[in-house]
Parts: sequence; structure tokens; C-alpha cells
Amino acid sequence: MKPDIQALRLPEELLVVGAAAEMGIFHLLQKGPLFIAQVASQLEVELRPLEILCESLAGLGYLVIDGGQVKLSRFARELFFDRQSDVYVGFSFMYDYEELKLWLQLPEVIKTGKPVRIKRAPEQLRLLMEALAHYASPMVEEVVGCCLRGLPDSPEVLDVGGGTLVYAREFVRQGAAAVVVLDLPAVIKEMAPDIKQELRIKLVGGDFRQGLPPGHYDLVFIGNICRLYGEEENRALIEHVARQLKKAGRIAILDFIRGTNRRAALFDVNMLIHTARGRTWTFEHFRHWLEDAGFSILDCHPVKERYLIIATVDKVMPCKEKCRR
Ligand SMILES: C[S@@+](CC[C@H](N)C(=O)[O-])C[C@H]1O[C@@H](n2cnc3c(N)ncnc32)[C@H](O)[C@@H]1O
Repeated sequence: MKPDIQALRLPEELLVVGAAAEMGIFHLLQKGPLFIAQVASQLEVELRPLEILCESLAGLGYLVIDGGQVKLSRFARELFFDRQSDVYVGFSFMYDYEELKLWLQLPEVIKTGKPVRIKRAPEQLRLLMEALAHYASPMVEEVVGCCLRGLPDSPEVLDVGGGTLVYAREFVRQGAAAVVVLDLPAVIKEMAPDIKQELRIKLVGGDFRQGLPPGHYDLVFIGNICRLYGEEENRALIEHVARQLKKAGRIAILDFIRGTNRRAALFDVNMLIHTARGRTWTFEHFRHWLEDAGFSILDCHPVKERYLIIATVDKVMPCKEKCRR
């Protein structure tokens, strides 16, 4: 693999737009155009630097300055506020902006061997869920399609760590009879108001290390979770799953796999910053954990730099070679 020299550059646009979002400029202008002096006084900031920031944002296409007044560009309005628009991202990029501050502590993490301590306020938790949902959206349809292929009609699904709800909704859309979403209590509390009308989705607050919601599932989906934990927790999770599946039921694990690409290499360090024992795991780790819990691997499907490993508790046409790279 060759180093990516382009990636060594400063992410200036994220820093400029992130600073403006952190200061509340976009939310303020959502209500209507203002003179820059009015923005300065409402945000209690200095006029000169604000003028420079607004002109830069205008130059980048986020704002329009007209007759001394500043307003959101049509693109920015759609990008940040119009959930129906194709370009909508909301403020999910603020997750990356906040992450930058944590990544700069990497030398300290390596010195102390301890992850960065973060306590997220509820609004940051929602930002995180929105960011995760945004990153997941280009692959959700494909992942869910692969997970459900060959299962009986109207399957029952458990989505471990599914608080973003994007996978749960797609499982329902592709025919699941019921989807139980397990996530940490704080996440479930934050997301519960979002699913009032969605009767086939049930939210359960809890920690998978204390056990899984009892059920008799056709499929247990574990999306981007294993990298957050150490070998012991992953082994225990996979063993718990084996006990909650119907005959011929499946486990589907989606994650980066160490040694397969650049993103996986970077995510290993990401986990070092954020978790005590997490890291990206190799195909061999997953294979051992699954086989030791009585699973046979059915498929190992690449999706957007990640892999979807599907296994069953019944030994149907094992094709382990695919995962022995
Ligand atoms: C990286 S996100 C993955 C979200 C989603 N499954 C996906 O693939 O896009 C990890 C999710 O697992 C949840 N989570 C982490 N540890 C957990 C635990 N011990 N028990 C239950 N949920 C957990 C987090 O709150 C978060 O929603």
C-alpha cells in the first residue's frame, strides 16, 4: 500500500464550516437574512473576524452576502435543514469536527495507554447517531439485502447496537416481521421519540455484555460493534447470539477487517483513542470466535471498505476459505 499524500493536508473547509456551526451562525441565519453587525452582536463576537469568516463561507458557497446583509445560500439551506433534500446532511459533520479535537490527543493516548475520556451530552449523542446514520446510509440497502437473502419470509431480527435506527428501518422495509433494537439506555432514550409510529420496531435499552433481549431470532445483526470491544467481550457476544437463534438462524457481523485496507488501518487507531480494548479484528479472529461458538461461515461480502460476515449455527455449505485471507 502506498501512502496517500493528499490525506496529509489540513481539512480547512471542515474547520471553517465547523467553527461557524459551533458558533450558531447557520441556525441564526436560518430565521432570515441579517446585517453582519447584527450577527456579531447576537453572537457576541468581534465584527472584523466575523466578516472574514462570513466572506470565506460566501466564497465556499454556504452563505450569500447581498447589500451588506448575509443569508444562507440555497445549497446550505438544503444541506443543513431540508430533510427531504438529496444533499441533506444536517450537522452530522460536526461529529468529525469534534473528533479532530480528540485525535490531536493521540500522542498522550499512546504515552498513557488510556483512551480519551469523553462524556457525551444528550445533544452530542444525537449528533453521533445522525453521523453514524449518515455514514451508514450508502450501504444499508445492500447490507440488509445480503443479511436477509435465503432467510424465511417475515424474519425476526435483533439489531445489536442499532440505535441509529437506519438498519432497523431497512430490515422492516425489506420485509422483517419484527426488529428488536438493543442499544445503550442513553441512546435508546434519545432515539425513542423517533419511532412512535413504527410498530414493527421495538427498542430495548441495555448493555449486550449483560445479555441479549430474549427471543427466537432468524437473524442477529452486529453492525460496527466488534471493533469497540476486546476479544473476551466479542467471544461472549457471539456465544450469546448462538443461544438466541432459531434453527438455521444467522449471525451477520459488519466491520472493518484489519489488514484489508487503509480505512481499517486508521480505524484501529480510532479505537485506540476511544476504547479500552477495542481494535479492528482480523478475519482469523472472527473465524475462531464464530467456529468456537458453533457457527459455520456462509459468506464474507465486501461492502464499502468493510466486510459482512454471515454465519449460521447449522453447518450449511461452509465456505470458510473466503474468510481465510
Ligand atoms: C459504531 S456504532 C454502530 C451503529 C450501527 N450498528 C451501524 O452499523 O451503523 C455502535 C453502536 O453500538 C452501541 N453500543 C456500544 N456498546 C454497546 C453495548 N455494550 N451494548 C449495547 N449497545 C452498544 C452504541 O451506542 C452505538 O449505537
